[in-house]
Amino acid sequence: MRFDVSEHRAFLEGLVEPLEPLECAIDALPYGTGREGVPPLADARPGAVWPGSSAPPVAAGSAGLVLAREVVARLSVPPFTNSAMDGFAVRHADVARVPATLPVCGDVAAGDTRKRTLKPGTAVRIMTGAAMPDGADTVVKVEDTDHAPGVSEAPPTVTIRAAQAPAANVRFKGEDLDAGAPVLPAGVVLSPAAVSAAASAGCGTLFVRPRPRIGILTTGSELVAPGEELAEGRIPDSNGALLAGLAAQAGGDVVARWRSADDPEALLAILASAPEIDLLVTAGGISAGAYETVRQALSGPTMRFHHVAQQPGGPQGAGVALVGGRPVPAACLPGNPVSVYVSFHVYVAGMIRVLAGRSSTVEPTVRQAVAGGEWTSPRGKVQFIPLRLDGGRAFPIHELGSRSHLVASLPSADGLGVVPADVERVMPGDTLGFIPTEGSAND
Ligand SMILES: Nc1nc2c(c(=O)[nH]1)N[C@H]1C(S)=C(S)[C@@H](COP(=O)(O)OP(=O)(O)OC[C@H]3O[C@@H](n4cnc5c(N)ncnc54)[C@H](O)[C@@H]3O)O[C@H]1N2
Ligand code: MOO
Repeated sequence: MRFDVSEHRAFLEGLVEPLEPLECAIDALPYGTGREGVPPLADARPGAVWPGSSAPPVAAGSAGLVLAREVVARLSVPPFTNSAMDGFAVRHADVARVPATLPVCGDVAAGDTRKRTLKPGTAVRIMTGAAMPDGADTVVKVEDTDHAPGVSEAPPTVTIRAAQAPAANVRFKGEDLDAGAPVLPAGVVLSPAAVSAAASAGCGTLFVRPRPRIGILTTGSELVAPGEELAEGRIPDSNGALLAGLAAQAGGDVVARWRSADDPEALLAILASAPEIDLLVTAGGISAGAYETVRQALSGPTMRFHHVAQQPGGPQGAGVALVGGRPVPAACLPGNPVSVYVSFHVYVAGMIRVLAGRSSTVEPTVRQAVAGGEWTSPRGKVQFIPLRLDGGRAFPIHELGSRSHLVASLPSADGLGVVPADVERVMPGDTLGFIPTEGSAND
């Protein structure tokens, strides 16, 4: 029995839902790879103990995570009224006429928590970010005085040379945000700026949807590791690298990669000892051959393998597989590399976004493109053809058109053209659906 693309997608959609939120610490880890000292994400689950702190660090990989609970300001921003300049805190009334010379009765640095009070007719030396003394209402920057900028002792007196506006160079408590005000709504995708806003508003932790943990399994006795010597009949495993990169780009965390020969028992042994994952993606071993390893190993009431009316990527499998003894949503893609590329963008990227809380459906983003070339499409199947954009028009990346083994041409694709099942020939000027294949993690 043959399914259409939307039926297959609806089945996949039924397999996934947003992951349970996790409380993460906003700590001092750098953004980026997070290689230093960051334990494997397998530990970052509800109830897990993160070494050395009560909550796992969020900063290392928080960009792109979805906030699961609204953030409300616990502190005002700024949290206290402070100076915007290095200079002298004064009463404006005392410097209304310039030049004005005042005795300097104190020195306050950023971080100084002692309570200061300014006596009328005096000045307190003050640094950027230091709390305003009670009684002071204006800051005169050091350049507007007779005192030299730079590291030095506070002078006994200061002469203010330039006229000052009332409240000049003062940053008032709460002028950015009041305590109790909303900072970030639930559902927002965390940017570095969003995390820093939450930190400045007094939050130490955030509730986020964790990055989905993905296991990738490529199958085929013909496969060898990239770069390995090839005997005739063997090929490099390019799907493993392709899927790992695409999964990471779509916001997943690839925690396991396996390559299995065409041996269902070996495949089941690999899955039996797998770490905890949220999604299994396999490639190959599902169509009509004599050695369909994935289908043989995983077939059962919770999985289905069928043909979808699409090209490439016709054979598809989906369901729930036992991985490490746990039921895990599984997308089993056909082995041809362009079919993997297509199936990932049409189905798997959406599953990852649903798990991560970024989307409520597995549908890909479909824009429009205008064909620049002419090509054929199979009757009765939706064609997903890798296209490159040139001068506002879309062209097949290879003169052979939509052929599922043309992996070496894939880097020039900007997206997938979507040709409806009832269209057999695309002509220059035709408008068609277009699924962007770059930056799909960010849409
Ligand atoms: N008699 C039929 N034969 C085939 C049909 C069919 O309907 N009837 N469908 C064809 C289509 S369409 C596809 S797609 C493939 C899907 O088959 P499988 O999913 O079982 O994939 P494999 O046979 O394992 O591999 C297909 C192809 O891709 C190469 N491959 C596999 N894995 C990798 C990898 N990790 N890296 C690079 N290349 C890989 C493999 O060597 C094969 O050339 O079936 C058609 N046949
Ligand atoms: O459906 Mo297969 O994926 O055309 O090559």
